[in-house]
Amino acid sequence: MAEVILDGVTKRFGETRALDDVTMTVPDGSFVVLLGPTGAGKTTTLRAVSGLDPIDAGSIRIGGRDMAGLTPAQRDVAMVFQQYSLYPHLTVRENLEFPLKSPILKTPKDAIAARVSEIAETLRISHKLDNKATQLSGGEMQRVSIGRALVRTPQVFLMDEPLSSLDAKLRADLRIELKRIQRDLGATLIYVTHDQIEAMTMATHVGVLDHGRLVQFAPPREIYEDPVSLYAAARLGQPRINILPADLFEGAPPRARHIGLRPEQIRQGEGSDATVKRVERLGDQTRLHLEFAGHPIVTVTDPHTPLRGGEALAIRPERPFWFDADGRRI
Ligand SMILES: Nc1ncnc2c1ncn2[C@@H]1O[C@H](COP(=O)(O)OP(=O)(O)OP(=O)(O)O)[C@@H](O)[C@H]1O
Repeated sequence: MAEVILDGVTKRFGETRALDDVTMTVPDGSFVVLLGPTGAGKTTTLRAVSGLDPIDAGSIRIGGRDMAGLTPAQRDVAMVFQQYSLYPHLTVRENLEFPLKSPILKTPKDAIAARVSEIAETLRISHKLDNKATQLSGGEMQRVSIGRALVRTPQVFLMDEPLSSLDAKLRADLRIELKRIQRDLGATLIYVTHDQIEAMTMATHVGVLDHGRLVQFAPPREIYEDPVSLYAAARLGQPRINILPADLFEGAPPRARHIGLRPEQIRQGEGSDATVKRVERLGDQTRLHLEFAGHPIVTVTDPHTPLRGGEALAIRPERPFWFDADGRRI
């Protein structure tokens, strides 16, 4: 597996700068998750690294080699996209064998069979190995697509929301499996998702993209606990970070325009009164919807809380984030 280095990568589509001077080092063996709202440049980053789209400026190196002008095959990357791309006339087994049967690889037959059955087991599609790809459900097809990437050991895996079409249970299981496979292989993986849980649990590093610019690149915990901006802070955390005018509370530093409060930054039972609007029991989390000086605040509380709508609850910020008028962290 290999390190991937993007240096000043820019990609334009007409007037749009899909990637704007992106510099990022993806360490060998890391699991990098790209986060950002739709249009931020996540897919464009994967396509640029894969060689599917040429870049307009900058350079991309994989394993120390400049990738300029090289095709996806020459770059030795394996890709999984949101839309499964299987050979419909082949069986699941043949689809999984296909990447290993490349004449360049010269993989022995029994090694291919062993690898295919191992991957099929992991992705729980062993019972479908002799089915045609067209006879599968959407979730099964997606698992085969992931399997087709995983049978190989490329320099880098590139995955674009590979679990998004799966149901919640399978997604939770495969999240753990994918992470395990990545760790066992020591694979370098660049992964796009909108799912925060995937980002928090699988990533060694998160890259936050905003209109084609990389605004923060750090371990997920660091982005959560030490975000550089309001935008980066809002990418992680459920419920979302509360952003309120800075002057609602005491202690705002001079240039502060906004205060950012995650649930653990809101001390309950001290400070000034908020009104409980609603107690929302989600099973694994109990959320409190509050109103404070006319502003809504969402936080979490004890599942056995006696609080009810209409009651008062004192709250006080505890080590909050402060942001200036441009959304930069102070
Ligand atoms: N082939 C294309 N032609 C024109 N514009 C494009 C093309 N591909 C991407 N773009 C534009 O580049 C920007 C970045 O798109 P990209 O698909 O990388 O975003 P994304 O972060 O992956 O979004 P999503 O979460 O919706 O997949 C967007 O403004 C998009 O409209």
